[in-house]
Amino acid sequence: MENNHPEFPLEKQHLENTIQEMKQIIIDLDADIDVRLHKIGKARTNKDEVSAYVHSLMKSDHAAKIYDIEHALASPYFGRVDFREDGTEQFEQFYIGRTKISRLDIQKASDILVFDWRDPVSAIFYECQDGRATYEVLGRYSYTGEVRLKRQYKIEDGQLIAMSDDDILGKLINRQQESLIADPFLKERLLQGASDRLKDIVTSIRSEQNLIIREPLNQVTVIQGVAGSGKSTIGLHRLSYLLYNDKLNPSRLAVVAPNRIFLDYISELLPDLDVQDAKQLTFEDIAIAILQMTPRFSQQQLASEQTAALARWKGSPQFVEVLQEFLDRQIQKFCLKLTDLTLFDNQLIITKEQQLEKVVEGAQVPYNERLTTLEKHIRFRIRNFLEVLRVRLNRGEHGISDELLQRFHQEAESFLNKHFAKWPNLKLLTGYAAVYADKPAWKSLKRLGADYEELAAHTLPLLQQGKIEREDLAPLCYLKYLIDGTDHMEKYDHIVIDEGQDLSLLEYMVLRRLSRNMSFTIMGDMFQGIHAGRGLESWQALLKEVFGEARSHYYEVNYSYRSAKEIVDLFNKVMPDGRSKAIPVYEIGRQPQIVRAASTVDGIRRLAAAITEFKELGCQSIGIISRQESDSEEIYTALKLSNPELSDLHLITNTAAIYHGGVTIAPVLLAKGLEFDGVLIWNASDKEFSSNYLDAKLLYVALSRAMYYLKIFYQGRLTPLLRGER
Ligand SMILES: Nc1ncnc2c1ncn2[C@@H]1O[C@H](COP(=O)(O)OP(=O)(O)OP(=O)(O)O)[C@@H](O)[C@H]1O
Repeated sequence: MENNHPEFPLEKQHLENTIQEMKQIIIDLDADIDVRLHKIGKARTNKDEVSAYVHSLMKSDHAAKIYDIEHALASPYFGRVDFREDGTEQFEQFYIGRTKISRLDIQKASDILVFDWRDPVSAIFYECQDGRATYEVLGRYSYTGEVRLKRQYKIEDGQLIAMSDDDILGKLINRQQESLIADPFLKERLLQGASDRLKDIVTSIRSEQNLIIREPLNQVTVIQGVAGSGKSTIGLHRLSYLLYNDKLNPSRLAVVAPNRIFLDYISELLPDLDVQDAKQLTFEDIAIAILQMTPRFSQQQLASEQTAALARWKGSPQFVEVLQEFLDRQIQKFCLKLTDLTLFDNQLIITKEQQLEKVVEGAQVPYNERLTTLEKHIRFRIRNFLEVLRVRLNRGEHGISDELLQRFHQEAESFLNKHFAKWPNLKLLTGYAAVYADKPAWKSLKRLGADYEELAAHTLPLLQQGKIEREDLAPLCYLKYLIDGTDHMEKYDHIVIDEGQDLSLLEYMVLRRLSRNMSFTIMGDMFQGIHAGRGLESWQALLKEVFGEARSHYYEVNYSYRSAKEIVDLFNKVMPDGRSKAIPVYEIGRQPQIVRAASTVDGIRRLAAAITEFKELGCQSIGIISRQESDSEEIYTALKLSNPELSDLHLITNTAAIYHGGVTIAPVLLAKGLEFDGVLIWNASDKEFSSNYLDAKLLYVALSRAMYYLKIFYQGRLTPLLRGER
């Protein structure tokens, strides 16, 4: 970055002019608000509500603009591109900032002083690589041309601090170096360190990220990205982009993330991107809303192979066939019991066939609705019969008396009271238990190898105690759809799913029903799938089995912006067969260290010393990551006892909802998605991390939380995944 650039004085002047104009625009807007207020009063006096409404809309719009411009005064823009559309003579300058700033009356492009980073034209800034660029407006009009200049600015408190030009005509440097060296602003950003929360990257979005952010609405966009490639960040920027360009209602947007800590971690970024009103949900939150109840969860601990087997079947798409088969069989049983209904001295007969017709009508009708339809039909026929009888009585028809009508009314009442009471209307949990008791319904899953007996033997006793497990949520939600339909559920215009590899296909089938238009952004990393049995096997399977008929776009992102090269190189090696393709973009000049602890007491002493060391190196945030939750608790207690001066020590547990920063102790499952300046791993022994694939993925997640510094402790023997790295 430089401030001895030959055009620095010119740009300084431009900034001063822009700020001056912004202040004038605020004055003009303020003045116009006064005019509008006057007009609103006048319109109200004249009872012209339409004009009053229009003026008050304009007034609020102006007030919002004033707020935005005032906030932008300190740093109105961060970039500029000079672009000439093919076939035209003139280069135009576009300044890019966080907020659009325009004069009140827009006649020509130059009346827009600064373009919002989400405006179509801003794509040039993020994407131009080789002097050419294209941007699209409304997905229909495309403008291609030449880019002469791409400039970045550092502006603070209204002062130009530094600026730098991209060498856009491009030296022939390879892609890896290009990310590393060519962009001093990015490098400075990446070395800033982890703050308490996820940050926005509007000033440094990379071209491959920009393409994803600007994908259209109403499609399934899947992003497979290595650890630290900016998936969470991109997903939220995309939400902001869609909100701005497609004028969506923010309350109809949802972000689905694995836990509360993660949602808290991303929460500060949402207002910066104007998407604070989007719903932030875990799958559990969604399930509770669908089920219209809060289930009681079993605390039973299972062996991991058993959890994996149960999770695998309860998350499989074929579970839907089991539920469907069960309900079909319920309907059949119900229909078999139907008989002709004969009432009122044989004067009203509702035949079995007429009833059957009502039950089987329509293909997608929920189970309980079928029964309700029939009930309504029977009630209607009875009411209708009695009404007709009353008309006939009033007309004085022979043979019809008040007494007869009264007798028939009594007959109707006692029939209606009794008849429906024994109908098998399904309640959700009893229905779900009945599924496990209905062995023949399981043929589709059994064919695939599921052990029905074990599933039933495990699940039924829990259900009898009124309890379920996390794995039961998706089948329960699906059963709820099949029993009661989806009318009670909130639907969304766009759903962003983070850590998408950890959801099962059945969970996706549940989520699909919440979307109005199959509009999803799904981010994840297959190498960070850390639940045995639960989760996806491949993105392709998801696109085929759940979103087969939807428009979709699949991306892979392999640059790792979080961790220094020394750390990326290490976590790449942990993955078997070189599967991880993470490409580092900067280096720090310090290798991760692997340290043996002679005992737990020795380990705690070393951990405390490492915390001090990392703090001295400038770490604001430090993560101590263990494989087991119990280890995290143990370390926390021991460190608190032995080092009472460590006031910024925080333990993340399953129920925690707030991320505090400072020194965080967390089991790897809960540290997922977070990042720290320095990471201490406890304990990378062969007992905690064997060489199997699941353990490799867990270690990969743990190591990749580190930005700059990494120290790995172990007791006994080091995990085979890291041997050879000492
Ligand atoms: N273009 C960029 N400019 C600056 N920083 C970036 C950029 N892209 C990503 N980053 C930074 O990289 C880090 C990792 O981003 P993020 O947490 O979104 O990645 P992720 O792919 O979701 O990671 P993981 O899957 O490992 O949890 C963050 O600090 C983010 O700010």
